[in-house]
Amino acid sequence: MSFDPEIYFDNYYRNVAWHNQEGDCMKFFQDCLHEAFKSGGITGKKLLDVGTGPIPNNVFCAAPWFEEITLSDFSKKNLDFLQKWRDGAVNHMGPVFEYIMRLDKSGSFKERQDEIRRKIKNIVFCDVTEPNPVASTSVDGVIFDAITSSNCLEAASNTLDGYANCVRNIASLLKPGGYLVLEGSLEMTFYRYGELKFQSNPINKDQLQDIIQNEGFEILSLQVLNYTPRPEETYYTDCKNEFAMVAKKLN
Ligand SMILES: C[S@@+](CC[C@H](N)C(=O)[O-])C[C@H]1O[C@@H](n2cnc3c(N)ncnc32)[C@H](O)[C@@H]1O
Repeated sequence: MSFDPEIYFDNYYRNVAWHNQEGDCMKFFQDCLHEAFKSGGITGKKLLDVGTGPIPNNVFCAAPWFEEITLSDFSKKNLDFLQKWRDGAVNHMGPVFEYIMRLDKSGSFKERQDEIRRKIKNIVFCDVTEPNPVASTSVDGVIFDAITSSNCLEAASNTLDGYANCVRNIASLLKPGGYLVLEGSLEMTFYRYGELKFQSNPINKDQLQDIIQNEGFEILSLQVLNYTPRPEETYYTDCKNEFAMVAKKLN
């Protein structure tokens, strides 16, 4: 089913008043990203975000620590939307980004947005189900110092083997000793935005840990938010828990 960047952006990022509130999944994701990157321990030259969607939210906290950023997605519409954002034709002001900047306490939203636009060197097609997810793009053969990804692998796979396959595929783009900062939903079978409904792989915490370790990572931190969707959200998701993980590729 085709992804609609504008509706996704509105539903999850632009017009959602509760996203900064205690217990909300978006606040949890941003708090964990801030925590992961604030010390500068996760740093390097090249950063890849996998399954970016229409929003480069994952790289807001990471950007100061990397020289070059690559965004990637399966959907051409999302890639086009990201390109428009990089070119300044779309602006991502909204409660989520105001919140991130309040957490970071360094510089203004505009300065950070300009920094990210400057550092983005590539916006490329990516298919995490394939052994080389970025084959035939400008970053084919590039090995990254760190990879971020949120809410993508459970959207891209149906089974545990499928999820493991996705982890293996993106791990092949990461240098030994490099960091994977992975966020997503647990035990969720679907999510919706607008009228569009998408399947989701209902992986649980233990299964996730097993897969990440079996695929050659050491898990440095794994935080889980027990999440009960608000009554007005149950149409949109049956998610039970959200997770945020930092893992290090062993070799
Ligand atoms: C729920 S959205 C998440 C977007 C964004 N990362 C976020 O957290 O808001 C899932 C994203 O995964 C992308 N996706 C789905 N299947 C994929 C695949 N096989 N390879 C790469 N990206 C994929 C979709 O196009 C979509 O942008």
